[in-house]
This record gives sequence, C-alpha cells and structure tokens, in this order.
Amino acid sequence: MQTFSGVGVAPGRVLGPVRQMPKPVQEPPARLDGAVNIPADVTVESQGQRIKDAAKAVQAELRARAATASGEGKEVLEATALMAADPMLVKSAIRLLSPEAPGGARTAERAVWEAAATVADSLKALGGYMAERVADVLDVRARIVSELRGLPAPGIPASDVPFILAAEDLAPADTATLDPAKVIALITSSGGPQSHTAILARALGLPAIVAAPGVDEIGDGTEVYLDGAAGTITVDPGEELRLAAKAWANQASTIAAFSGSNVMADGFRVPLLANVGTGADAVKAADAGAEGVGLLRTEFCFLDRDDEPTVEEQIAAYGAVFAAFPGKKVVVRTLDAGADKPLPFLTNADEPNPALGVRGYRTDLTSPGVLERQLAAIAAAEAANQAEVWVMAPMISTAEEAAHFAALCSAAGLKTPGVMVEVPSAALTAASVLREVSFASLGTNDLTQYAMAADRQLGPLATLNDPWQPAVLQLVKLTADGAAAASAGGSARPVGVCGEAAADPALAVVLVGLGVATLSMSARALAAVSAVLATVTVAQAQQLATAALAAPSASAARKAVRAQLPILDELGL
Ligand SMILES: C=C(OP(=O)(O)O)C(=O)O
Ligand SMILES: [Mg+2]
Repeated sequence: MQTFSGVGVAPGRVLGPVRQMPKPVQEPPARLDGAVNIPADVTVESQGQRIKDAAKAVQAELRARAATASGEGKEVLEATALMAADPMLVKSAIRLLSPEAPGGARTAERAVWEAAATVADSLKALGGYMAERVADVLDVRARIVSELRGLPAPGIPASDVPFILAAEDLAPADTATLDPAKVIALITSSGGPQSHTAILARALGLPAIVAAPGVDEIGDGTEVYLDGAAGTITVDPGEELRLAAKAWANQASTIAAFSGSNVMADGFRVPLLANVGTGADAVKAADAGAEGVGLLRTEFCFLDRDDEPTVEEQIAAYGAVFAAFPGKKVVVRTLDAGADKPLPFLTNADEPNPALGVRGYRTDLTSPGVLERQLAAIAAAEAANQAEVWVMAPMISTAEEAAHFAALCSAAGLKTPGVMVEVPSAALTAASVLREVSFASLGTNDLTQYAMAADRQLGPLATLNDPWQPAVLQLVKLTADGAAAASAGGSARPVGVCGEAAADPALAVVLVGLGVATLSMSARALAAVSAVLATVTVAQAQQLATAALAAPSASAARKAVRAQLPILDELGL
C-alpha cells in the first residue's frame, strides 16, 4: 500500500476515487514565426474547423452539465454554454488565423486566446452587467484552448460520482464552483494549514490534508483512503480502512448540532461566532446557530472584479450579511487586499514580497479614499439593519495606526472600532494598541506566518506554520494580557480569535485558557468546538494553556493537550 503524508487540516476519514484539478491553462505562444513551421496539411480552413469543433464540444459539455445542475449553478452554466459557441468569438478567432491578419498568422490556440481577450476588453469597457461577464469569457477561452490541446477542461472536474479532489493548491475563486455534494475531501501537494484550501475545507466541513508532496500526481480514478486528523493518504486501501471510513461516517453524524449558545462545564459563556464572506454564508451560519459574525471577510464579496465596488454595491453586500443577524454582533473587517488575497484595484502585483508589502490596512497609504468609502458603506448598511456592527482593520502594526483607524471609524459614525492582531508587533504592544480601540481579534493565520517567518501558502513550511507553535501561543497570551491592562479601570477590551486556530476544538480550549473571550470559525466547526468546550471548566482550560505554553514544540503542545481531552477521540475529532 502506497502512502502519502501531509498536514491534516480538517478531520475526517473517507474513502473514494481521486480526481485531479487540471493545471491552469498557459497562454499560447504569441505567434507563428520561423521557429514554428506550419506543417503542410495545416491550412487556415483546417484550423478554422478545429476552432469550430472545439467551441461546439465545449458548448455540449457545458450544456450537459447544466442539464444536471439546479438553481443559480444551472443558470451560470447555461449562460456560459451560449457564450462558448458565440459566432462573434469563433469568427474573430478564425480571422486571426489568416496570414493577412494584422500581426500575421496565428495558431488556432493563439487566435482563440486573442479573440477572447478582445471580447473581454470590450465587455469591460461597457461596464455594469456586461463587465461582469468578463470572467465567463475568460473561462470559455480557457476551455476552448484546453479542448484544442486535448487537455482536461480547467476548473474543478465534473463527475457523476463523489470524489476526493487533488490539486497543487486551490484559489479563493475555486470556492464558487466546488460542489460539496460531489467533493468529499481535499488533498493538496502545496499550501499550509492557513492556506485557502484549508480555510475552504473547514468552511465546507470537508476532511482535508495539505502539503502532501506527490498527491497531485496520483492518477485520476485511483481509490484512496484519507485520515484528515492524522494527515495520511493511503492508495488502494484494504478492508480495514474501508471499515474505518464507514465507522467515521456513522460517528460523525452523532455530534449534536450547535445549540446557539456556547457554555463551558462551569457555566462560563464563550460566544461562538462565524467567519463569513458573503450574505449567503451568513444565512448558513445563522442556520447553524452562530451567535454572530466574528469575521466578515469583505474582500470575498469582490474577488471577481478588478475595479472598486461602488458604495451602493458595498451597502448591498454588507447589508445582506447584517440582515441574517438582527440584534447580534457582526464584526466587519475592512478590505484585506494583498498577498494571498490580491484585489487588482488595490494591490500592486509586482511587489517583490507581497506578504510584507502593502496589504490590508496599509493600502490606505497607496489608495487613499477606498477605506473611507468602505466605512461609509458599512455605516449606511448598519443604519438600514438591526445588527450590532463592529469594524476592524487587518494588518495593524502600531498604536498610531490603530488610532488613525479609530478616528476614521468615528468620522464615519461607526461606534465600535477594533484591530486585527496578526502582526507580532501588535501583539507585543497590545496594551498601547488596545488603548486606541474597543476590541481586538487575533488573526492566528497571519500571526503564525509572521511569528514563524513562514509563508502560509508554502507546503514545505507547513510544520512551522502551525498555530500550536509555543511562540504563537505566547503572542496570544501577550495580546490577552495587554488588552486586560488597557481595560483596567475603564471599559473592557475583549480579545477574540478569528483565525483557523479557533476551529480546532483542542486549540480552542487552549485559547480560552489564555484569556480569549470569543471564538470565530467556519459555521461547520461550531458543533465540534462547542461539544469539546462543554467538557472543560475555565480553570481546566487555563491549566491546559499553561501546559501548551511550556511545551517545547507545536507537536508536543498538541499532544499534551489532546491527551487531557478524551472527548476528542470519542467524537472522532
Ligand atoms: C483571520 C485571518 O485573516 P485571513 O485568513 O483572511 O488573512 C488571519 O490571518 O488569521
Ligand atoms: Mg489575516
């Protein structure tokens, strides 16, 4: 039995066939020249026919998928299918094959590439609804070029049977097309525990393993067993593992749904909130019992566009989230563009070191006005809804930045300003940072990458990029202690956690023991985290936190804490 190992980022034991995520389509070389001789049997006519056939094949494939889809997905597939055989696109591609075309003859692939780029540019220039179709044109282009090359279509593979999706890594945009009814687990050769694959897996409740070298080479259709807690993948599993997967499926359904009010064994309340990116996520989170939203990733509302959303568009997007939580807390994070979440209208793609670049709150330096307009939109959406809105800035490094952000919030009429603590300098100076604002939320994903100087997206660094690292836990403690000092004699400055650490039930116990007041996670994790917190008192959580802080390594900390929480094994977590 061949095995692969990586970093388990979402628990679960499942068995199924692997499907590989096709590699992104590469741009075809610019044009035919002396180096690429056209074989004698290749004529403009034969190339033109190839383009027509490829466009038709893509259309047929999309139509077939639309026939089995429903709702919004069906509409999108139908619209894309129409675009695939659009005579305008096919005709202008064929025109570019001719030696008389401006710039000379092109290969069929290149002609499609350029023709679609021209269509995309004109749609963009039209703006509004038309501009929103640009992504569809580029999707169709990638599909036709893949068809011409005889390669699998880009994007998450279509399949009639449930499968385990294997990839090098997944991008935030892949979220939209991933059907959790078909994809039963995720395995990637790259990415770390805080990568978007990991975040996506937890959001969808899918078992997942990242940073497992070689899994992007497993053949399509190969049956594998994976254990998301252990981080192992076994090819051609035997009967024993088949039974283990079955047992897990039975056990997983025994965790009680979250009641909507998280209480520890001694009656202490630690509100469990949800991380969301859109109004649809917020509705799901409210249904799952979330006590509010601890992180609204506003950039997730605008990932598919390259211009700044208007204030009206923003009001609608935030309002949809607020409407799902009347009377409850919703913490909005202002745009966190840059590094792993590039937004073309805010970030410079040529930065040599994007994680240390102009990202998050720092984009206010290079694109003044965007933050003020966003705060105005948040305030307007708040006025139109009943949610209790808190606002925080990502990537705050100093007390001065915190004070500036608080002043901007106050000018916009937003009463509860806060900061994300995800840069070690903010944790180290938490008392002065928190004197400037009303609350803090620990972004343990970035705090870990910056504390350990390990890019959160890099597979080989996944062991460093682990929020159980005692250095990260020290920074969490410093933040909680600093907030307590800033609050002394005045109003309380609560510290929450909204990084992925909060979704790990064992680590959630440690975080509470370190003084964290609220935990925010993907809605899928609420039930498991609540079930585990219900078995410990605050005093026990503090003892476990002390043990974790004293451990010599992340794995020793995890092991020491897990050994004291028998409920984890009982629930298969
Ligand atoms: C919650 C966080 O933000 P993001 O993952 O969106 O960077 C974090 O850094 O922990
Ligand atoms: Mg972050």
